Amino acid sequence: MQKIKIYDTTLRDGEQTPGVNLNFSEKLEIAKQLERLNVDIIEAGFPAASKGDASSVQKIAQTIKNSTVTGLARCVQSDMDIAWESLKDGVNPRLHIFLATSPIHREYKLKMTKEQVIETSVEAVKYAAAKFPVVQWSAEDASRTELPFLAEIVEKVIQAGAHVINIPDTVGYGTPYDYGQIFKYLKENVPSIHKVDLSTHCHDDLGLAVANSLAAIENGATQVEGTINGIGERAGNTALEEVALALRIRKDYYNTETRLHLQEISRTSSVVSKLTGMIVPANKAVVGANAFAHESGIHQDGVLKEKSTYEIISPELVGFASNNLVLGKHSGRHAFKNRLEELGLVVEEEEISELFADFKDLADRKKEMTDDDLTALVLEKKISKEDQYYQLLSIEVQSKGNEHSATITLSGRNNENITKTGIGKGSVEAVYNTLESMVDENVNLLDYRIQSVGAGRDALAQVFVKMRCLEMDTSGRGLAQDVIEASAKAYLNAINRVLYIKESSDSELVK
Ligand SMILES: CC(=O)SCCNC(=O)CCNC(=O)[C@H](O)C(C)(C)COP(=O)(O)OP(=O)(O)OC[C@H]1O[C@@H](n2cnc3c(N)ncnc32)[C@H](O)[C@@H]1OP(=O)(O)O
Ligand SMILES: CC(C)C(=O)C(=O)O
Ligand SMILES: [Mg+2]
Repeated sequence: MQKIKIYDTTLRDGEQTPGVNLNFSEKLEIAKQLERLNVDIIEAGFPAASKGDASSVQKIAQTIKNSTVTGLARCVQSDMDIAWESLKDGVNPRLHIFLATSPIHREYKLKMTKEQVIETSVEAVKYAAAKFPVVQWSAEDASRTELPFLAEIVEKVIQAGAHVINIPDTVGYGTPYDYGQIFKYLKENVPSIHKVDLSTHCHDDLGLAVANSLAAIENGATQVEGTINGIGERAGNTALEEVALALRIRKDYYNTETRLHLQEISRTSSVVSKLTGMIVPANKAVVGANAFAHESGIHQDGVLKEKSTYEIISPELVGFASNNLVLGKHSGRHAFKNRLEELGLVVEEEEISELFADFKDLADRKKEMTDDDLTALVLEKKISKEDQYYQLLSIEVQSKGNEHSATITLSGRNNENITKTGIGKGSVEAVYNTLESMVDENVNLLDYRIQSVGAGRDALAQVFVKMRCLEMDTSGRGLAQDVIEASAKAYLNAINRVLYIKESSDSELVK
């Protein structure tokens, strides 16, 4: 049976999603969850993009042991040097370099001839292969490239030392048939193709990313790239969980296998959604809230008689297993710790007491604590540690008709307590006006979204905001049982991130 390698680029191409801006702790948390999912390769970032990117790729490479960590670089020596510094401490350091090959990109973007694109790629692969044990080369916009030229350059970069050749459908232009034919053509026309892994990397502009990736696999790809929940630039990337399930459920057809721990899929999806703020639509395949729900009478009748009538994936296969142990305010430390372990939420011993106190506090107000609540609680606690300039101490909102006022106490940047009152046309506006006057920065709110974690009237509220502050676009996330408190926390989280980036921009992050 053909083995298919799973290459996750949630932290690189996924982070190119407009408005998604992960801090280091969030990236590390996602990387650890991808390792639990057992992906073969984690593309952790683009080290040359910024010091922060270089630093987080470096720390992820140093931490992750069971997946290979890679990073992206242009065919530019300084990009590759920075990537080497970030990746050299990882297990089997691997570099991903790319250069566009299509006529449109050659003429308008790179302003290079075919010969220059070949020469630049070959030189870059040689330079990279002298440092890295594994080098992947990508032909950006491959699906709009003349096939004979694509075959020619692929042969030359293999001879220069590339171990993996990626054929991206960068702008989501391909259709399953013609994208699949590119792989067939390369298999038949590149003499050294048997020496490398052929990789597929698709975008979803026409909603065909998963279908195209599967067509590539049918035609010889042995590595598939994508992101969790399909997040990414524009319409996003191939949703890896969908490809993985298609390969598993239709093993009879594809005759392939991956090393993924499929039962980690729902948790991975939830972690990525919570940390990026990219909400998973209810009807999303494999991980949507309705993916296993049956509404109509005839379907329900069928499922009651025999599940396989309408269910081709069992929820347990992707980790939606129901748990018999209900956690609530009467639960003890052992059950709490045990559940965290079952959920794969790795928490240091010294953090348990603090988390358990938060759990009890919340459980006092909520009837039942769901797995989603626990995941949100733990992520919130772990992630919020990185950048704590302003902290919310108390908040009180009063409303009289159309007049709303908020009185807020914060712990400030020097641990001093600040209290202020402000007004607004709605309660959230009153809170945000008050906070703006307290943090002393000009803040432009660009987006505000609210989502409930779990169901029921006592569900937790998660608020995502995007704002512009100190000439930077930033995002923030807040979790609380009360929507006003969650809104205030999201605002402060965004402000704290900007201050963190600003204050660390002068310091040398990669040593
Ligand atoms: C399809 C993809 O997803 S590709 C990855 C996209 N991701 C990103 O771009 C995120 C990270 N990027 C960045 O932080 C920045 O773009 C940087 C640091 C890499 C470069 O920044 P800048 O030096 O300011 O250049 P800028 O981004 O404006 O332009 C890109 C330059 O790289 C060139 N370039 C583009 N791709 C490549 C490549 N693969 N190899 C070599 N040069 C390239 C462009 O032609 C342009 O060159 P020019 O300045 O001579 O016209
Ligand atoms: C860098 C490459 C692989 C890419 O993301 C694309 O072409 O979509
Ligand atoms: Mg891409």
